[in-house]
Amino acid sequence: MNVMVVGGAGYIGSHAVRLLLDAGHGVTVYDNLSRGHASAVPDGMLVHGELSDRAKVVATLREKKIDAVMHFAAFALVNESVNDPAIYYRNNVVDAIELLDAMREADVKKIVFSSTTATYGEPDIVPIAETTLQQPINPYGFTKLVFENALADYAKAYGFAYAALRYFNAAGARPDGSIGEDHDPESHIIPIVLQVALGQRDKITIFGDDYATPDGTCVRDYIHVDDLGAAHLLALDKLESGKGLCVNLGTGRGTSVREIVEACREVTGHAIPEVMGERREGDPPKLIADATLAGQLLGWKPQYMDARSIIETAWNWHRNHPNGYATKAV
Ligand SMILES: NC(=O)c1ccc[n+]([C@@H]2O[C@H](COP(=O)([O-])OP(=O)(O)OC[C@H]3O[C@@H](n4cnc5c(N)ncnc54)[C@H](O)[C@@H]3O)[C@@H](O)[C@H]2O)c1
Ligand SMILES: O=c1ccn([C@@H]2O[C@H](COP(=O)(O)OP(=O)(O)O[C@H]3O[C@H](CO)[C@H](O)[C@H](O)[C@H]3O)[C@@H](O)[C@H]2O)c(=O)[nH]1
Repeated sequence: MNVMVVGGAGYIGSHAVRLLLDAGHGVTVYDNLSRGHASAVPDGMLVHGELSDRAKVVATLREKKIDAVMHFAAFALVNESVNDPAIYYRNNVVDAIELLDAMREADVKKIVFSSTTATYGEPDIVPIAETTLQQPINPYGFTKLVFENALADYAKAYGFAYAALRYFNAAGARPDGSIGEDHDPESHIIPIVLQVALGQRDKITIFGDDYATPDGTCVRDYIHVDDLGAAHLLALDKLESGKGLCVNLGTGRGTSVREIVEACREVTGHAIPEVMGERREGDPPKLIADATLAGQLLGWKPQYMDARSIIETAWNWHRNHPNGYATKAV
């Protein structure tokens, strides 16, 4: 297939691009580089454009004879969404709907969308299955849920075929170390802890150890970025006109913040000083996926089942690219 990867210069999208190429698909990356990196995109594949530029999206879909779209482009920082919801509703909803309408215009109706655990909010029952009520607790989660709803309506009314893949905590890097995570500012725990190991930060602050979890720190389900990419490829093959496929993507295993810090010490051989801080507002104590449905519907099985093996791939990227895409491999 010819696939347009919207947001393919970003962290997760750039990994999906490599897997699409490995599988023999044609790839066009469409990205405005607001939060991505041109050097994360293979030569000659980047179209620099805005989601909101309908004419450019339509022209790209037609020129490149696109069969399906993978939509990764969004703002994805919970805190930022609380402080400035306007840019979230604009980018993740209003501009993203422009993408759907450009697809209608160009008669491309297959789409795989990056959704998130944040659409569930703070569910009482963990592991979280897809039957859990989606009740987001922040604007970021709401914008993602609105777009899921739009996809369901576009499927019914216009014959779109879609998958909404609800990622848990994306982590790790392509094992060959060629691409990885480079966000500015960085808010995710694993790259932050690895920056301590690199000497770029003096310590890691753990956001609270008084949660009702085994060691008091928050528990998350870390899923390797290539396992996410693999699910996208499987979903491409299962898209059916008029229908939606909504599944969780996680390992089904929880890892606490303390366990992440300890695993980073083991992987890097660095001491990694830690201090205990206040709880971060809006952090649910425990988020673990029930990803049974993704196994059943997609035949998906994550390859990286423990945080340590995920961290090893992240460390391979960070130690060779201490300043992310700003530095060449050493
Ligand atoms: N990182 C996670 O743990 C996580 C978890 C769940 C869901 N997600 C979702 O996965 C997707 C990718 O996340 P990521 O961590 O790779 O983010 P990222 O910021 O690294 O990548 C997003 C890319 O989209 C591009 N983009 C944003 N707005 C655009 C616009 N209006 N027009 C064109 N391009 C635009 C950015 O330049 C960037 O390259 C997002 O939709 C996010 O909500 C991420
Ligand atoms: O310096 C830090 C950074 C994070 N944490 C803790 O580490 C855990 C993981 O935090 P991340 O910021 O790495 O990830 P989140 O679970 O907050 O967020 C992830 O899951 C969300 C859904 O819940 C969204 O999808 C979001 O995009 C995605 O990054 C949390 O308990 C957080 O409190 C720390 O203790 N110290």
